[in-house]
Amino acid sequence: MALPAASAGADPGTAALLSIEAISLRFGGLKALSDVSFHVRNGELFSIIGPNGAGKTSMLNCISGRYTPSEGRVVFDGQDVTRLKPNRRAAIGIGRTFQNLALFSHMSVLDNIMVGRHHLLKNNFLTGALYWIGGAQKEELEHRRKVEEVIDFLDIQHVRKAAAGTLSYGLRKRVELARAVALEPKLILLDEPMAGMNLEEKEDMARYIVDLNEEWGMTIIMIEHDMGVVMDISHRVMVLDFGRKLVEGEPAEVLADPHVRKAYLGEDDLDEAAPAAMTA
Ligand SMILES: Nc1ncnc2c1ncn2[C@@H]1O[C@H](COP(=O)(O)OP(=O)(O)OP(=O)(O)O)[C@@H](O)[C@H]1O
Repeated sequence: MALPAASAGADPGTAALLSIEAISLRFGGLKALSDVSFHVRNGELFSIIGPNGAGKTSMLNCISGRYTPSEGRVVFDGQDVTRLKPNRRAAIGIGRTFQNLALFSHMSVLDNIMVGRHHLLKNNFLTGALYWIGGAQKEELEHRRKVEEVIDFLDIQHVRKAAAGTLSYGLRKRVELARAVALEPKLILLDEPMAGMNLEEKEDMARYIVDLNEEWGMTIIMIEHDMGVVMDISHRVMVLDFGRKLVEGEPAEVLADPHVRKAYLGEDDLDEAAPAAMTA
C-alpha cells in the first residue's frame, strides 16, 4: 500500500511530552501490565503493537485516565497525572478515539463534533467567565470556526448534516477522529483507527493521521494491528507481549528484533520467515 512515510517529513523534538514510568496494572489476579516504561516525544507518531491481550488498550486507558495503574506514574507535559480523572486529562490536552465507535448515532455529524467541544470548554473556568462577560457569541463563532476547519481537513463536508448512524463505517471512524481532533489535544490516542476498514479507507485514514502529525503538529500514540501501516507511518514502535515491554525502537529495528519475530511468528518459523510477513 502506498502510504506517506512520517519519518520523511515530520521532525519530532527530543523533549518528552509523555513519560510512562514503571506502570503495572492488575485486575484481581491478572497482571495486564508489568513494569512498563517509555517516553513519547513532542511531535512524535508512536505506535503500540502486540498480540491480542498484550495490554495495548489497558496502556491507553492508563494514559487517558480510564484506568489508574496499580503502580507507577503517568507524567504528561511535566505534570503527574496518574490520579487525574479522564475529563481533567482531556482538558489539559489528552484526546482519544475508541476501539468501538462512540458516536451519538441520531445526531448530525456537526453536532457530534460540537458536543465534544462544548463539553470540554464548559469545564474551563476562564471560558465560563468569558461567557458571562458577554463573549458568548464570539465564543460560539470560534467553536464553529474550529469545527469547520476540522470538517474540511477530514473531508466530511458532504455529510456534515447527516445523522452519524447513517454513515458507512469508514466515515463514522473519520467523524470520531474529527470529534477528538476538534478538542485540539496536544496528544491524541488512537485505538485501532483502521480496524474493519477496506484498503482504500485504510489508505485515507493513514494519510489523515500523518497530516495530523506533520501539518497540525499533533503528537500521536496509535494502537493498530495492520503491521504494514504501522511500520510505514510510525517514527517509533513499542511492542507489548503479555503485559511486558518486549522492545521499542524505529520500525526497522523493531522488525529485525528476534524477540518480536518470535512473539509474532513462533520460534520455529524464525529461520524461514521474512519480517515483512508479520501480521498481527
Ligand atoms: N476491565 C478489565 N477487567 C478485567 N480484565 C481486563 C480488563 N481490561 C483488560 N483486561 C485484561 O487485561 C489483559 C490485557 O487486555 P487489553 O485489552 O489491554 O489487551 P490488548 O492488547 O488491547 O488486546 P486486543 O488487541 O485484543 O484489543 C487481557 O487479559 C484482558 O482480558
